[in-house]
Amino acid sequence: MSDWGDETDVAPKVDRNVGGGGGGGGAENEWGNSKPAPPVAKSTSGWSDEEAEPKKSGNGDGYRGRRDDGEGGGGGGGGYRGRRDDGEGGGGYRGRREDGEGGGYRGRRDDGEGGGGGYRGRREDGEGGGYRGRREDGEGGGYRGRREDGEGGFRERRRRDENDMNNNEGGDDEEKKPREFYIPPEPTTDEAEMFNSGIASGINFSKYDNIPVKVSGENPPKPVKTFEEAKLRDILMDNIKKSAYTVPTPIQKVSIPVISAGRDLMACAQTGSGKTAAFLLPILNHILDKGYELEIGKPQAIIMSPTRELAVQIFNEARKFAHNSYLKITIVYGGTSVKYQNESITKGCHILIATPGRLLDFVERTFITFEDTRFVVLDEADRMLDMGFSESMRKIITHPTMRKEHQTLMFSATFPEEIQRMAGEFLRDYVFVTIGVIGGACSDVTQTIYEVDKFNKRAKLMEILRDGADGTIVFVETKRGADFLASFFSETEFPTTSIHGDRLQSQREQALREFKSGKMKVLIATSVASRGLDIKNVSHVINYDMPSTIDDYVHRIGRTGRVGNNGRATSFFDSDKDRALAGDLVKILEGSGQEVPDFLKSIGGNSSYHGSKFGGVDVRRGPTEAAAVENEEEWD
Ligand SMILES: Nc1ncnc2c1ncn2[C@@H]1O[C@H](COP(=O)(O)OP(=O)(O)OP(=O)(O)O)[C@@H](O)[C@H]1O
Repeated sequence: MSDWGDETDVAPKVDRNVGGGGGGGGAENEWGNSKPAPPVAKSTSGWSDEEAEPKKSGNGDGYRGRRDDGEGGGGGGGGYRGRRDDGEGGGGYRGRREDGEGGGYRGRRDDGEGGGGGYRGRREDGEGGGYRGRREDGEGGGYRGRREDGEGGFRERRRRDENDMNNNEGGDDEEKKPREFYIPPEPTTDEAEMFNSGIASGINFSKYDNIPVKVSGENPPKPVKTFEEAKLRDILMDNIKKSAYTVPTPIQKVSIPVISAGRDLMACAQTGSGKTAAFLLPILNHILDKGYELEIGKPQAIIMSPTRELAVQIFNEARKFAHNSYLKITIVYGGTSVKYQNESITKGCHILIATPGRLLDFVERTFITFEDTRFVVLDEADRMLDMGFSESMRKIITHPTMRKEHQTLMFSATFPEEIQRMAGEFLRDYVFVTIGVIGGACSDVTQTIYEVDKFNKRAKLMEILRDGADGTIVFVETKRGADFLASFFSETEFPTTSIHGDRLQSQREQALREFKSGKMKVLIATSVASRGLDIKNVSHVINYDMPSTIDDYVHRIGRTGRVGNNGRATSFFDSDKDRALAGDLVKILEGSGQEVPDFLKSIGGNSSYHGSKFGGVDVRRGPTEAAAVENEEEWD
């Protein structure tokens, strides 16, 4: 599962920006088979210059022309791009031939044989948007072109999807997916861009004051009312002002003094209510205050997130608040070049943002240790502690190198009681805070539920998009479903892109960029995008497929209606399939002042759903309610 394997790096140097083609392909290992260099400071520039070939910046989504079938490709191995716009050979995009025969993306030739290039190449461009080339018309023939292995295309792919689902370990999951040596774009140094990343607070911002706040635990520090009262350092106050934050949100009012007082914290507050700054500001303040010496490979704060894109977002937020200070912030996350990330780590960092799988890779290689770690943050903590990630979390939090005196901070909008209980094992004398109802939906989102069966969903979606498509996220259940729908809508008047776990990291990030910029009006997403993402122009969230848990529903619709803005969510409820969710959905709708449709009321009473519960108890006091946490489609 690691990028660090011991294969020999046989990848021949090819001009990756010119052609696909070629034989068996490069090995995946970026390190070669020798042990990587120990963590010493190097003068390489961490973000940009590691690989020889230039990075092409993209202007499209990356789907068009994608030759997944290996046709048109010269040579055996294929190579990533497949998309040979120049017509010179080149293999299929992925082909995903792991056996090295034919057009595979990875071309993983462990034997070192095989002709040319193999993928790689960090192609972010995808020149041209849309999914052309992969027709999914649903009317015979389905999914032409998506021959990923030359053996049966769609059906084979479907088997793999199911397999992925069943075997979901929740880790970075890189082994099952196509890989690339992706080097992300450098983070911006432009102040205006940096401070313009957040969503401006909306007309309902002042209503935050009316939300009930519950704080429990021994002697919890008193909340602050203003940022000034929090006695943050000037540099942070400047950056808070530049971010146009005037008053702290309720979760910030409580968390900043709790964290500053050295306490552990379990915090639950609704989506889009400023949890990121609630942990970042006091951590940055503490580290600046104390001025601890920086040691390479020994971060002073570790912040973990379940998805790569969320990690990147937190990284950017941390950079924003630390702007003009000496603090070094670094990120490590799956789907990107390990070698490159190692180079940034070897320069040392005060704060490290990470996805768990990649962090563990570095920890197991002893490139990162926790001797100096004073803060361990689990963002989306309930997700981080459920089945897929709990083992990784345990390894990290209880790692033998972990500094004894550290604070553990957990944040989420949802926190099922059984997860709270597990979380409690990692916390000491913690303060428990809830803003509103645990797991409640944000009441600034107007929720509409339609009863739609699977045969009518696409027409209904089309009808809705025709009324206004700008800034719409459409959630579907599976990666395959996301591909289908993106393929279909790309051929309509709605510029559409997609994000899901089978896409290359470069494509995922490009999809987000293009959606954020408005170039793509519609983003088709799996649950990988349901948590944490803070995107300005999301006006409408559509659950084309209902999620399997009510908590996921709450996170998904929380991509809109953030920080006091109004938002809209529409869900297609298929009574054949989604019955189990009805009871909790009714509760969520009622709890957030929404209309409950009659059809749902009639089903709701009979719900047998026993997923995560929402309520407002600190489990140290409340009753025990064990409930199974459902496995989800994919995470990193
Ligand atoms: N005090 C504040 N004043 C104005 N805007 C704020 C304030 N705090 C945070 N924001 C903005 O609110 C938006 C949402 O914040 P954030 O992403 O931290 O929410 P969250 O609670 O973590 O949401 P989620 O549960 O979806 O992860 C961001 O754009 C952030 O810049």
